[in-house]
Amino acid sequence: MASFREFSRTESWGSEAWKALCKVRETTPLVQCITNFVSMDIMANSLLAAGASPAMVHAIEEILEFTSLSSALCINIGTLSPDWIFSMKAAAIRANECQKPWVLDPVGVGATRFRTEKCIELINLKPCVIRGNASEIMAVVGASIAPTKGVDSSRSSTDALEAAKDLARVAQTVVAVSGAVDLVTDGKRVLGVSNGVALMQRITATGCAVTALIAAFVSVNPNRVLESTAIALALFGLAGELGAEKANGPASLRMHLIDALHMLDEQSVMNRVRIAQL
Ligand SMILES: Nc1ncnc2c1ncn2[C@@H]1O[C@H](COP(=O)(O)OP(=O)(O)OP(=O)(O)O)[C@@H](O)[C@H]1O
Ligand SMILES: Cc1ncsc1CCO
Ligand SMILES: [Mg+2]
Repeated sequence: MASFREFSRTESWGSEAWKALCKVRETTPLVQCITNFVSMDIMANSLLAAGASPAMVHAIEEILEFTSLSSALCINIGTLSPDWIFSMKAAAIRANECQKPWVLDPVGVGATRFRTEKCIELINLKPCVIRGNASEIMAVVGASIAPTKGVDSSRSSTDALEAAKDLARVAQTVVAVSGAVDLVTDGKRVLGVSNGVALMQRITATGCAVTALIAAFVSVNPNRVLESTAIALALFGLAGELGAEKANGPASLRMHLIDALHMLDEQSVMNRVRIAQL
């Protein structure tokens, strides 16, 4: 793995990230989210703060029409139930038919047989990005010797790098593993993102929220899936860093992170986005 010193060479990543953020703000992509109950609020607010337009739409009766008019789709299995599976699959299939990007957040995969089985069925429907924490990505590929206990990670993102590459190759997708350093791979290239603060892990559903941001950023640059994924993670992490300067704990960080995402300016993005090819 390349030295993390390379993270200091941010110039071109900073400018690509700023352009991508401007594009999201200008075009307000509509992101359909079929997501868990815990994450709905922070996900919708994070999308809005970044300049996108969220819609939590999961009734099977609405999928055909709604997915067709969305710019991107985010599917999250956090509070899975059998009736939602139908909607998730129908939306994924519709998104593919309409050539709209869809991303998968495999929350808690590995914790139960039902969740793992349904998650694999969704992966077979070809998401363009899968974003999970290290335990989840390792569980997806069956590489984990420490089974997932719940929705939080017990592994570091670097533990999951080989699993992520395997998954990316087999599923022909981009895989992102969040953590102290977020890793993003298409099975060949690996990007590392070192923005963010550890306290973000103490706010529920920050991972879910960043997965929805990935959907928004991929939708405005569909030919740069790997890069857009890293940029969404970097900007969310940067908002966390800026928010942490004012926060006293997780609850105030949640508020200041959303404010910081809304207020991101060219100077901070250019100077503080930390992405490197590893
Ligand atoms: N140790 C850390 N240092 C800096 N940033 C971190 C750290 N751990 C996680 N993050 C950031 O926090 C966000 C959420 O990542 P995390 O790995 O906690 O997701 P998750 O476990 O899927 O969360 P959830 O399921 O609650 O949505 C990401 O933007 C990630 O970059
Ligand atoms: C806490 C929790 N339980 C199911 S989904 C979720 C949100 C974080 O993934
Ligand atoms: Mg998660």
